[in-house]
Amino acid sequence: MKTKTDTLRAYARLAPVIPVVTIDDARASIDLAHALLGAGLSVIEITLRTPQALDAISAIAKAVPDAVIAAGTVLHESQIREVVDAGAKFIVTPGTPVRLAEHLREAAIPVMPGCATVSEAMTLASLGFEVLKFFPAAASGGAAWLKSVQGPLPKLSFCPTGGIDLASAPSYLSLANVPCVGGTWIAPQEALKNGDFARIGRLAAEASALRKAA
Ligand SMILES: O=C[C@H](O)COP(=O)(O)O
Ligand SMILES: CC(=O)C(=O)O
Repeated sequence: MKTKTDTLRAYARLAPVIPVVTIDDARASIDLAHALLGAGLSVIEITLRTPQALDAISAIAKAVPDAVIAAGTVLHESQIREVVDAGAKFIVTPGTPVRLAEHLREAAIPVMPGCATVSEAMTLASLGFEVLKFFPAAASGGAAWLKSVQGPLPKLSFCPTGGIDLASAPSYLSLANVPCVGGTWIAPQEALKNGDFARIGRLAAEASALRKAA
């Protein structure tokens, strides 16, 4: 039987980059999803940092069913039910206190919990999580950290996010324990505000052209 971890591993391999987006106007979300998917980025993380985030998740889930929407910045157990009801396909956290992790373990959808240290990664592994967010990646050791943990933590894979851009993404994607990276550079707030989806499409196409090393 396919587990939530299997499903999450498959999502993490769909595209080399997961755009991390904070939405101020849910009406823009469908154009945004079309721009990203049109360029080949089918996984989109919408952060729960604005009141419009749940509406944006729900709008994309209904109008663009091929998009794999992650709900990011899930900080409280009460948000788990909300994002599942909105149609999110998986959950992302920036960091993961054990109490939250215990609730996330029971979620109806897969979870990519955030960690920034080896001990946090080990705690999450002991709770059954194998695909983790490494956040904030650049500030916490970057690609060198991920390379160092391959030996001691061979079962774990990571989606590094935080301080990554088009230029630095290849150094992460070249690692065997990194199926994808996350970042905000693909959908800048200014482009979203101005409805400049052509620019977002171009940035997404560049990101999509990045390749995982075989
Ligand atoms: O909000 C932070 C995101 O998770 C990563 O942001 P960034 O790609 O701009 O560093
Ligand atoms: C950092 C991130 O991806 C989050 O806020 O969930």
